[in-house]
Amino acid sequence: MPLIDHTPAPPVFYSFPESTTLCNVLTKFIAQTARETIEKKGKFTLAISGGSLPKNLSLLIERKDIEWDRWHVFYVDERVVPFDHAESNHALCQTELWSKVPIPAANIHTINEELLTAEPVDLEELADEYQSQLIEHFVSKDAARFPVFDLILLGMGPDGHTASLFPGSAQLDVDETCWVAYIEESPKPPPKRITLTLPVINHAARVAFVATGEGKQESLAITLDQPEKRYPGSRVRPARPGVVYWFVDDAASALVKYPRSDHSDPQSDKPELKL
Ligand SMILES: O=C1O[C@H](COP(=O)(O)O)[C@@H](O)[C@H](O)[C@H]1O
Repeated sequence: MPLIDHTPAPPVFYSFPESTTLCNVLTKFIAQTARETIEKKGKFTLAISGGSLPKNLSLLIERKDIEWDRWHVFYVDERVVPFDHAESNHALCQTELWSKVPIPAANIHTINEELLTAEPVDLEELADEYQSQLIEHFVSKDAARFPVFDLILLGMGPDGHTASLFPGSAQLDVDETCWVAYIEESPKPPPKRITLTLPVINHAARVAFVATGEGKQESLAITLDQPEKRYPGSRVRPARPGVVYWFVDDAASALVKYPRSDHSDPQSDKPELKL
């Protein structure tokens, strides 16, 4: 029997002169990925980050070809603040996206609100409960025994963190049984967070990073050109057939030496991105 090669493929790196072009191509990439996945599996499961990302996805709202009722959404990470707090990733996504499209509320998998508002919050219980939601969604008798997201959308902070995985943090080195980790003292506020871990991220079918602006120049160059520094983003290497993409603008990529991939004509309806 031929051996299956699971060695991670090298990252596919797209840099766009303008962030508007980036958003245009990214939107087409997400819509195309969702369409093809729904054709094959009947549903599309996405993990989405917070921070600046949701604003960059606003073109999705205008598309008429998205079957929102087939989408299931989890959060890559969540800040432990109430859902009506400006720092909540769910609140950000709700305001920018979900309130504007016909996605059923039951398809948006938030962290448990009751546990979130308990005094004091038990972070371990919150993380375990989110892991149970992953088990319920992904693990069945005849399916994979690991969450395999169809797409994970990640951001990257100026300090090089992605999800709520910060450079040098213990949560980067959890074992394969830990799918959701908690953070008590995040270097970036708010301090308490939960996050999907690298074992989950590296099982995804596709991972797409989105990073824009000068503030990300240094961390992007370290992540892509100096993997020996083991920044969180360098450790996002999904096993084949998984692929990791970077969608960045030229302001963010100014210091990066890693080879850029050709991106398609952003006007085309079906960008020639390698899926
Ligand atoms: O705190 C967070 O930061 C990262 C990066 O955010 P950005 O605003 O610099 O894009 C984000 O991806 C993550 O979801 C969030 O919790």
